[in-house]
Amino acid sequence: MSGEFSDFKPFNESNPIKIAIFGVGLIGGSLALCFKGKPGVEVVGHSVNQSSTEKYVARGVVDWATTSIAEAAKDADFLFLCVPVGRLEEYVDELSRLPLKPGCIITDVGSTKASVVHHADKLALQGAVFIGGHPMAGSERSGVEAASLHLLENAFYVLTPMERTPVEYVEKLERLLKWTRAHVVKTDAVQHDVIVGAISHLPHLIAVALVNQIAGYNEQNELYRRLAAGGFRDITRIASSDPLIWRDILLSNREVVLKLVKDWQAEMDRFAKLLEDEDGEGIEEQFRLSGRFRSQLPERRKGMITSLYECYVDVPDHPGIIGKIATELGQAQINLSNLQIIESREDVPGILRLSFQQSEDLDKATALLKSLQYAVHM
Ligand SMILES: NC(=O)c1ccc[n+]([C@@H]2O[C@H](COP(=O)([O-])OP(=O)(O)OC[C@H]3O[C@@H](n4cnc5c(N)ncnc54)[C@H](O)[C@@H]3O)[C@@H](O)[C@H]2O)c1
Ligand SMILES: O=C(O)C(=O)C[C@]1(C(=O)O)C=C[C@@H](O)C=C1
Repeated sequence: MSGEFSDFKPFNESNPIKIAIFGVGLIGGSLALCFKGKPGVEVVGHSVNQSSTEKYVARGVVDWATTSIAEAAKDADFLFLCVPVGRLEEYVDELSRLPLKPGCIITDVGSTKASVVHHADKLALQGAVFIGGHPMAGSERSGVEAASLHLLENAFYVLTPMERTPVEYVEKLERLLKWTRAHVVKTDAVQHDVIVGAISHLPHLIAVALVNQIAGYNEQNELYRRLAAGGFRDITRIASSDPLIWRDILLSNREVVLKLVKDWQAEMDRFAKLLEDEDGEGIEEQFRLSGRFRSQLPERRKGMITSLYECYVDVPDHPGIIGKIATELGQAQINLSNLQIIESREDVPGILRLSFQQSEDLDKATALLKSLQYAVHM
């Protein structure tokens, strides 16, 4: 870590802390990587599967791991629940039956907040304080393999303390989260679900419905899939997200999402009417309005527009070219996080999509590849 964060010490090193992560997947693993190796910090992972615990340790994501909730929770100062939304309440229940370290903080990373915060509030957690959390960063990928030290960097991290949550506990959690380099935003759990329903849950649902609509047409004619280009890809990346994670999110925020779906249907009806009326001015106005709002979104903030920094490179169709590009990037110490060949028409060069976790890596890669005479597009 560079600059101010390399020196950042939220806790006294003479008083070591234990952080327990339940569910070391994309988000739990990314958090674990932010904390592991910091002075005086011990990170323990929990999974229900022995083979997963072995994987967490082998990948160096946690210091040690266990299949026992009690063992992971024992003497922990911070407990992060990073399992699917549908499992969160069971974990809170289980923890409420265990002797926890007095003054410890239990938090979660679930994409919905009202249900888990309400549930935790009903329980008498033994000397522990529950604070709902939700990092607004992620990806369509899942599992510890997709975890990254940089996933949460610059993203918003929502905390939903209750009015009666002691402020010093919220501050303590905020101090710990500085290691993620995310920006903490506090709001109420119900409001969180309404807003995140609109900017995250509804878009996922629309992306999935759109892909499935086109997949239906494609059954009659393969050209749909083959011609699908930038526009379709941009709006549908999140349609590849994990089905189980999203089943739980949508069911947990069901009422909010149902209302949003109705509003969406009204938006579609408005478009249908503009088309029926051949109202060109009305169509232009819709695009003008949306462009104006979209241009106000934070630039390249993770979790808002894209979780990755990407560019597209035209590649001539000859063997070894992809390996050559990957080697050039590696030799220049540019960290490539993903590389994908995108199908193209027969008469044009292939297109390679390169993804990076850091905007600096994207900038360096673009400059390097252009200097090597590759055509690079954003
Ligand atoms: N994916 C995202 O973009 C994103 C972003 C922010 C928050 N979240 C939230 O983070 C949480 C984890 O999501 P993720 O994307 O890291 O998923 P993931 O699949 O990468 O990780 C989930 C973890 O939970 C474990 N798990 C799965 N089912 C379990 C069960 N029945 N019992 C116990 N453990 C189980 C898995 O082994 C894995 O370690 C979810 O609550 C999700 O809503 C996800
Ligand atoms: O970038 C993505 O792939 C995401 O889906 C991230 C995203 C989002 O919708 O913005 C998804 C779920 C979360 O709970 C938070 C962030």
